[in-house]
Amino acid sequence: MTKIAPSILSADFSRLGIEIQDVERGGADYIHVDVMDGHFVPNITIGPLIVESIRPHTELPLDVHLMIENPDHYIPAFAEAGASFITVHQETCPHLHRTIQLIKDNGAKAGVVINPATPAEMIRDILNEVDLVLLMTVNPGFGGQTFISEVVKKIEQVAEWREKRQLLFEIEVDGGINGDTAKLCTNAGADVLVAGSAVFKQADRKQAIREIVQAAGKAD
Ligand SMILES: O=C(CO)[C@H](O)[C@H](O)COP(=O)(O)O
Repeated sequence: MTKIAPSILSADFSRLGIEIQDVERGGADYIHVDVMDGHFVPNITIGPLIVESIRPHTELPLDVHLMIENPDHYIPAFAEAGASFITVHQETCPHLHRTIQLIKDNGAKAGVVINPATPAEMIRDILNEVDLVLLMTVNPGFGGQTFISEVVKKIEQVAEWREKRQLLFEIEVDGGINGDTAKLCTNAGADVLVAGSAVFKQADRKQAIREIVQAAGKAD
């Protein structure tokens, strides 16, 4: 079954708790939290304090995507704040196995993510260790960008490795996901769709989530 992870980057930050409860009622599976540092990506967003303050407002897993340099410095604080998944960029981790182990040691599920231009081979040797693989379908930093369709081949490649090696990690995609692009991703093997504008910029979030799941074609 396809999962939906609305990205709060496109929510109204003045009422985050209410926004999160709205998408939880609307059928969201995870709450996706975009952490940006103004160095790895050209935008600054959320720190552990915000994660801690939204944690009591939902039962859903908090799926925390670290778009930051030196993620090892901040992993304990995000785990302590209540992150369920912590996902780090291969591009920011020279000692990736150590960073993935640090996430697990802090009690969170571990994810790895690559940018659209990074080849899937860069994460092939870490796949045994992770709970989640996030394939960016835009260059990270902002909501509302256009889906980069070349990434679909990469979803297929990672899904093929997962099947051959009988691994259990989820494949998540993020960026430009809507009714048109969702099916391309799920057909290629994606399980979790991150959607920011396509959910939070719509008046009826429940309807928006339903439309994406139906378009993805794997409602059950
Ligand atoms: O990681 C992100 C940006 O770096 C966001 O999660 C992503 O862009 C979601 O926004 P949209 O669905 O509007 O493209």
